[in-house]
Amino acid sequence: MKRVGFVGWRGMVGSVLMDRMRAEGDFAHIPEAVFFTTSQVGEAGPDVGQGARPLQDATSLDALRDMDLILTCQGGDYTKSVYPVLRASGWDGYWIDAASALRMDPNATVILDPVNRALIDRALEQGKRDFIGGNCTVSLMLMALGGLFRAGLVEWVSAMTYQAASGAGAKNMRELLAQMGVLHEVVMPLLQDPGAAILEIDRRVTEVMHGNGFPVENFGVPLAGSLIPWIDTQLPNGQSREEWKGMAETNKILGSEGDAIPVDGLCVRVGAMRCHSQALTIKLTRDCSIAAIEETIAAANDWVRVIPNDRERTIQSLSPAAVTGTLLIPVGRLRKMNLGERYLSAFTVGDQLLWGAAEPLRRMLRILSER
Ligand SMILES: NC(=O)C1=CN([C@@H]2O[C@H](COP(=O)(O)OP(=O)(O)OC[C@H]3O[C@@H](n4cnc5c(N)ncnc54)[C@H](OP(=O)(O)O)[C@@H]3O)[C@@H](O)[C@H]2O)C=CC1
Ligand SMILES: N[C@@H](CC(=O)OP(=O)(O)O)C(=O)O
Repeated sequence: MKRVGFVGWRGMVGSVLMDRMRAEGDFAHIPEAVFFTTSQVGEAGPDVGQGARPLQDATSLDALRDMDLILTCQGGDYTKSVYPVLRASGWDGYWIDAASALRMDPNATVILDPVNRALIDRALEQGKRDFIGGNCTVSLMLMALGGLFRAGLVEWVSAMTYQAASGAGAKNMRELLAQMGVLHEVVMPLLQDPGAAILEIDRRVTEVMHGNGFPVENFGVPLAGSLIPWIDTQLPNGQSREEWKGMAETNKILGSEGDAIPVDGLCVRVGAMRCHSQALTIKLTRDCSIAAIEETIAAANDWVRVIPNDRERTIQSLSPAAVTGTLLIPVGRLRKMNLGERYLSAFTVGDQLLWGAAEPLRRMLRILSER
């Protein structure tokens, strides 16, 4: 594998990927890294140790066809417009993609190697060429609970999510902060007066949140001081597409044979910046002690951390504020529920730009560059 083309490398997911690749010395394993753009053709590309060369046109089939591997974080519209034509032209390089567009294609492998390395290796042996990153919520859930799935302990899972603004994009992260700023500004004088009535503060906050000037261009409604119980598009069965991905992608990543493991829940956007959290109800296939469950979860990969079900440890370690910017996947609130001995509760948090987006792609590229 000589030439690797990067598309979408300067976006939010792409920038996280570039940072991680630099930190892990990945570019040393790539003989020639070529950077593409849809809007800055000819401008200087990044220097990753091979000199800064002009950016190539990401819509030029001739330029793309020169690549042995293309890694894209540009988004689904780009994938849909370029990938089919490129393949139809006979290009048979590797395609690694962050977007959801190709995930359910029978020829595509959804990549999360700490969980499904065997499936990835099998796909490579079969000559498969398309390796697609999973949905952030699904990947983070599987990084957390992979041990239980592998041990055959999961009969079904219900995931209630608390998803960060970053999942909706960079503009949405900015809008969340702008909303927070407006809310703070309107009550700042009252906050400085310890005697000010809290109900008056609340009244002003509510008034500005409902007012015409409140910045909601991207979310459509307030997120700061509120939440949005719908993520992605609406499906005819009443699920959101984000909720649909839970079962479809979990089973594809696990390579489930026979009956799929049911996964369902409600996906909710909250005012966190870049960490998704999930409250999980898991029906176990058999009764199992909490100690054995903790051991199984903790042994699954190098990044998962079991947080004891203790108040102080939980609030210190099991939150977006504690996890942001790290690869750690804490799992806590592990206990048997009143529902019965086979019903387990769990709570997990993960950085959706790292394990939820960039890291599985980076690791797939490394797997391929070391072959
Ligand atoms: N956000 C997320 O959490 C996740 C996203 N994904 C996938 O990744 C795709 C890309 O997401 P994301 O990284 O959030 O998208 P961004 O909007 O941050 O970046 C996408 C592209 O926008 C162009 N762009 C235009 N203006 C700017 C600017 N000022 N700064 C940086 N880039 C700019 C760049 O392309 P160019 O250089 O060609 O102009 C860039 O590659 C998504 O569509 C989705 O398919 C997957 C998992 C999670
Ligand atoms: N839908 C996710 C982010 C995302 O990009 O998901 P996907 O890769 O499945 O389109 C969220 O909003 O939090």
